[in-house]
Parts: sequence; C-alpha cells; structure tokens
Amino acid sequence: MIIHFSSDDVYQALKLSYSNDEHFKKLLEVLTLPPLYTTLRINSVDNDPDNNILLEEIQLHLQKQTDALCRPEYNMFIHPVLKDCLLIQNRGPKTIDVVDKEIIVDLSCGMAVLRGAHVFKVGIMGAPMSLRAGDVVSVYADLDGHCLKGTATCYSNQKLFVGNGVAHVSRSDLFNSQTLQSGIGILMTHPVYEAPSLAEMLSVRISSQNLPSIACVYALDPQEGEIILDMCAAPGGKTTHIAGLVGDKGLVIALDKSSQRVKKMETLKKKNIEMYVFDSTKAWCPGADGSNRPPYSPETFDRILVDAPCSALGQRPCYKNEILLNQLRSYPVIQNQLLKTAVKLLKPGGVMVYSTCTITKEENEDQVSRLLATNPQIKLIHTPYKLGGDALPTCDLSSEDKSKVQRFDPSFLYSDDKDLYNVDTIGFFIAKFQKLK
Ligand SMILES: C[S@@+](CC[C@H](N)C(=O)[O-])C[C@H]1O[C@@H](n2cnc3c(N)ncnc32)[C@H](O)[C@@H]1O
Repeated sequence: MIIHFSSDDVYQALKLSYSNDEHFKKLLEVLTLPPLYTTLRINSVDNDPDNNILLEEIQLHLQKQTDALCRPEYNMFIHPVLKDCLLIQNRGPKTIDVVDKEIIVDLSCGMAVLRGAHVFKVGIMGAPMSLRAGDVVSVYADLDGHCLKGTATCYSNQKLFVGNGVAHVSRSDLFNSQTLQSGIGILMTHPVYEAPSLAEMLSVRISSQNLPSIACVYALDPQEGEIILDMCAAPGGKTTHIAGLVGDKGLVIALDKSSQRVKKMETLKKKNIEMYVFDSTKAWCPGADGSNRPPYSPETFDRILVDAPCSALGQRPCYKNEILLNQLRSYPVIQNQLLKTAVKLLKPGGVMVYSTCTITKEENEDQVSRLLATNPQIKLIHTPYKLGGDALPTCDLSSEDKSKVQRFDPSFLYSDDKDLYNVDTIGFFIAKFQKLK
C-alpha cells in the first residue's frame, strides 16, 4: 500500500523532486507504516543521578504494560549519541486473525493505534448493535472517512485492520449523548503493531519526541549562557530541550504566531524561557527598544532555530493526504520570509538551524540553496552529529553542501543500515548555517 494523495497535482509535483521512481515509490510506501522505534526525550542533564531513577521508573511502567497484556518485554536503550533520547523497539506487523465483531475508528485514531495507543471512545465511529463490554472485537481505521458516527452495519468502504481488542463499553454507552465520551473504549490486546502506550508515562521530565526533532536541537548545539531565539516554538518540544541546555544563565525566547498554541505552552514555563505570541517574519526592527519583547534589533541572537511551518508530509503512519497544490506551494513562501528574518537577527559568527518535518525538495534543499544564493554572509556548516542522509541528488547544492544537511528519509530502511533507529523515523530535514564575522 502507498500513501494516497487526494490531489494528483500534489502527487506529480512531489514525484518531480525524486529523480528515481523506485526511491519515490518506496518512500510513499514507508510513509504508511509506523516507525519501528518509539522515542522519548528525558528532560534532565547528563550525569544527573535522577536519570537512572527515571529510567527505572520508565522500565517499571513498561513492564506493567507488557505484563498486563502478556507481551514480551520491550528492548529499551539510550541512543549512542543523543544522550537524552530513549529508544523503545516496537514489534510488528503481527499476523492476527480477525473476529466477527467489527469496530470502525476514525483515521487519526487508527493511526494512533498503529503507534501504540488504545482506542479512546471519541475515536469510535461504528460498532455492532450487539456490542457489550468484555467482547473481543476487530478494530479497523476508516480510510475513506465516510463512516457516520453510530454506524451499526459492517462498513464496506476502504478500511485498514489495526488489531484486536476488548471492548470496555457497550454500544449504548458509546453513542448515547448523555454518557461521557472520555476514556478507553477498546483496550488493544492484539494490535498489528505492538508499541508502548505512552499517555500515562509522559510528564515534565519525559516527553514524546521523534528522533529527528531531538537531533535538530543537537544540531543547533545550544551553549550555556547564550540567548537563543526559537522562531516557531509551539507546542514547545524543542524550546524545552534548548532551555535545558542553555542553563539558568541562558535565555530562550520562544515566538509563535498562534495564540492558542502558545497558551498550551504555558505549562512549560521555566525561568529561562520567555514566550510571546508574535509573527516571526516581523521580529526584526532596526529601532527595537532592546527589551526581551519582540521585535528585536539586528544581530541580537547567538543561535536561532527556524523549525518552520511545513506541509508535514514526513509524518508516519499516514494513509491519506488531502493537501492541495496551492497549500503545498504556500509553505516555501513563508519559510523563506522566516529565514530572511533569522539571518538579520543572528549575531556575526552566530548559527541557525532550519528544519521541517516534510519530504519536498521545495521546502528543504531549495530553501537552503535560495538562502545561500541571496545571502553571501551565510554559509552552510556541518552539524555535530550526522544521523540523517544527504540532500536529494536532484537539488542545486554543491556535492560538499549536499553532505552537510541531514535528510531523514525512512525509505532507506530497506538498505542494510545497522543503525535502523536513525533511519526508520519520520521524514525530516535539518540544515545548519553560520553567519560570517
Ligand atoms: C512545526 S511547528 C513548530 C514545532 C515546535 N518547534 C516544536 O518543536 O514543538 C510550526 C509552528 O510555526 C508556527 N508559525 C507559523 N507561521 C508563523 C509565523 N509567521 N511566526 C511564528 N510562528 C509561526 C505555527 O503556529 C506552528 O506552531
């Protein structure tokens, strides 16, 4: 199966970026599969004695889960270079016999199940009239999105089997408007992909983050005492990571255009993080007042992260994408504006990292070559650790520059790479620049 694009124009535009049809096909196929590793970021510094306690707590939590579901223990280990990245090896796909009782869940719920979640009541669209708590059921994700809430008959449109589970509710509890629709509806005892369920485990000290997102902050390489700008910060995964590394004498200024998303970041508040709702394309102003509030004077920041809004086509698993061509084409425009502002705000000698969670050349390599072509005071530099692959061969970058970026391309998991956890990730892109002195 490969990811389905509702717009053929989008499919064709993407295909153009990939000179090799085989590569493109593999990529579209891998995007429908969940990554083989679950990654967590431990929010504590190196040599922290609490780190071991925290790891034991996680291990215990996982053991409770595997014991309760009669599953073997998960293989869990710290990434060899990303020292705060914990990897848990998932298992699958498993061959599971389907049963008669069919539950239809919406697509996002189905995708969450493939990454280890149980089925929450709100995600259930269809269930048989005979459903009772305690029944064993087969769960399917609605790939077409046509299943109406409350459907009782067998759903004949496109659906994806995601595993078997045990119902915690009867049909009448599910679709009765008087009943509270929160909590687990189906406990996934036999999912097609076995992965830990993380919801209860996450805390201020443990966050769920994809490996390339963790690698992105390592690429930025924040140093103690620095003043750092995170231009597209919400929901704050990378902001908190950076704040942990700059220490109490450092400062992270986190901007995001969306007030709703910044509001959700409030819980992450720390002494060394200041958050503002602000359009970062306007964060530069020659006559700025010198306060911590935006806008800022030129050359204010030691380091800048531009984790840009993007088409997010690297997310996995994904079966269906409804993005339109004009939406796809709108991202490079805003990304370029953000990068141009970042260059102005960066101190001479300062570094900035540009990242996206997408796979298009226009939003990745083309942004890098455009920035280099129009800003002679900026050069592309190597990141401290290179975990992702090189740039797409079809791009305009020199062969040396192609090797400086990190393109996380999960289609390469078919190659014989021994560090599969660096490959079997979401699609992601990282480029690091330095401003000349
Ligand atoms: C990829 S997400 C950032 C994720 C975040 N860095 C993290 O690690 O949790 C992109 C963010 O950019 C924000 N955004 C979009 N346009 C913006 C702009 N002009 N200025 C500031 N933020 C913007 C969006 O609201 C969104 O929260």
